[in-house]
Amino acid sequence: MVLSPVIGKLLHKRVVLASASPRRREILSQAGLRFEVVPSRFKEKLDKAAFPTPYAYAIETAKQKALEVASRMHQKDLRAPDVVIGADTIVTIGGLILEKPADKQDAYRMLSRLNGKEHSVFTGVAIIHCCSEDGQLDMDVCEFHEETMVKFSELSEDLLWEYIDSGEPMDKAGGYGIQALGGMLVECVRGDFLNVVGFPLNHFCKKLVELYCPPRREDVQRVKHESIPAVDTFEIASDAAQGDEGCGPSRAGVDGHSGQAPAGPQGPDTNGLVENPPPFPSDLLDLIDGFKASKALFTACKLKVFDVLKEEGPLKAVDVARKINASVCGTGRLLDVCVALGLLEKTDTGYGNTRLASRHLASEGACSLHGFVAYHDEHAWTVFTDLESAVRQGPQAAAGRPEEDPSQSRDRRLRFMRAMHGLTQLTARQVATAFDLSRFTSACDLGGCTGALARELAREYPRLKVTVFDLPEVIEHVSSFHPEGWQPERLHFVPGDFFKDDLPDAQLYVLSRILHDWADDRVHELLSRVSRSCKPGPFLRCSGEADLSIDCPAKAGLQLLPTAGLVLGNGDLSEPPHRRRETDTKGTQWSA
Ligand SMILES: Cc1cn([C@H]2C[C@H](O)[C@@H](COP(=O)(O)OP(=O)(O)OP(=O)(O)O)O2)c(=O)[nH]c1=O
Repeated sequence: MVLSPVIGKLLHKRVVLASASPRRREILSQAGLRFEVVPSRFKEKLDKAAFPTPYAYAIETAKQKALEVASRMHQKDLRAPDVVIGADTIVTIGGLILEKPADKQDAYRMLSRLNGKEHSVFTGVAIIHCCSEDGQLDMDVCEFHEETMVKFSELSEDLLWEYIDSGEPMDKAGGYGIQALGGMLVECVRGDFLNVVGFPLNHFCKKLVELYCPPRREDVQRVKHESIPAVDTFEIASDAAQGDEGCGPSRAGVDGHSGQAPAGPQGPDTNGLVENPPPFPSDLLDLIDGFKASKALFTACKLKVFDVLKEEGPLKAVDVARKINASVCGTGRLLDVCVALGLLEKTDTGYGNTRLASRHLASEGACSLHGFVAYHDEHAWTVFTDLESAVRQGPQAAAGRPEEDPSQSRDRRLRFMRAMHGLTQLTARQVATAFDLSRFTSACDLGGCTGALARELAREYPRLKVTVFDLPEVIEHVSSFHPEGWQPERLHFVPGDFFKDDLPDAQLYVLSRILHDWADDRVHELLSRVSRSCKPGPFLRCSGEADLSIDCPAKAGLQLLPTAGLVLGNGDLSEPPHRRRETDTKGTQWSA
């Protein structure tokens, strides 16, 4: 979830966290921010005595960390990220600044100072907006700090040393980690807990609001007076921020907002009061832009970016470009988009797959959705491009399309089979175990394609014999989806057309991702055929042909749960209570 419109403001920007701190990374990712991590090489050796306050020191260190990353990235790529975030956390007690301990003795000195007392934890944060033009880098810095008070209990020497020996203090300011073992040392906290852990998320979000959604001037209530100029009755947050630590007016250009209020559609009413503005439509903007994210993912899959990085990553953009035979500049941009989408990670050594990408977007592997992505790219994308004419002309228009070249339809079928195989491999276990089917001994998966679901059903239910019934031109290719010599027990394939040929006998029929493809009269026809063929199950409830209403709830259920299967049997399907189950007038059970 993204806390739109706050964190959402950064979604379409290239954001870099200039920090090696795993805590900062976790806090910001959990808030829904998408960013790259480029640890800063700035040496934290500023002269503390030169700063009027401890937090001024923390802010300056945070700023220098972020500036170092921004200018390094600019020099390297001639292109800086849009936003760089730096932070620095310090602990202060009695005017002394404590950073990370140099060794165990140092940690002991720090913890002894904090023992039984209250101290302050400051985190300084710098948000740098970068703009590269004609090789020049312009940077606009916004900085702030947050203070949290932490009180330690009275701790024994033994406990302190035990804690130090755990190794936890070494990479943490003040020599403790409140979020882990160090939490045992702490009696109470006043202020933002996450600030102690390394990043004041709440204050950060407020800063984003100031930067990206400053209240418009006309939204601020005004009092009119005959003789004196209009006066703002409330301080405008963005104006107030200018006096705040360093959020200077130059930031006003960020994201196309000028510091001046844009002229609103409605002027003040006659009393000088103005209606509230409509909420900023960030979800809508995300919807408008959504296709770009899909297409970037499709393109990276098609170019086998995730395969290359799975085998050889991390790699620099130039090496990926060579391997996928594409331009360096184009590849670099595609890789950065994939980073922003959470599909790749970028570090000093180059780009690498996230676990999600290696598992689902590389072309090989039991959980690969590569075929499913390719199908969407090559087929669904085109179909959706024609959505307007489909809506205007209705489904008949699609039926009237010219026959395609048979070799193309073969390729298309294979693509479709790959897509379904990938998706079903991923979902088969959940579908197979959604209902307790252990009482059945025979099942038929209609349109069961490569048998991925049937295989899981046979594996799950040792008494069940499963028949996969699908078109001959589909069955012909099944072997290419399974290891050579694959001969699963209790599973066999029967070629046929479920609208024309006799259906194999079974107590249970499975229709997974089938019904949504057909018009209501065809669905009626198919379900009637199923009902006629269905053998009595172990808990027979009905006899004769069910009244197969076209608007059966099962069909609606399928549309709601597109990855689920429809199981139809003349028996009692006992299933978990949260599953949909509807019974028609004659007792046939419909479950989706
Ligand atoms: C007090 C305290 C600090 N810390 C951590 C937060 C910071 O990571 C670290 C303070 O060191 P910092 O110098 O602020 O950060 P860092 O060196 O970890 O990362 P970088 O300089 O690359 O940004 O101490 C905790 O994790 N828990 C705590 O309770």
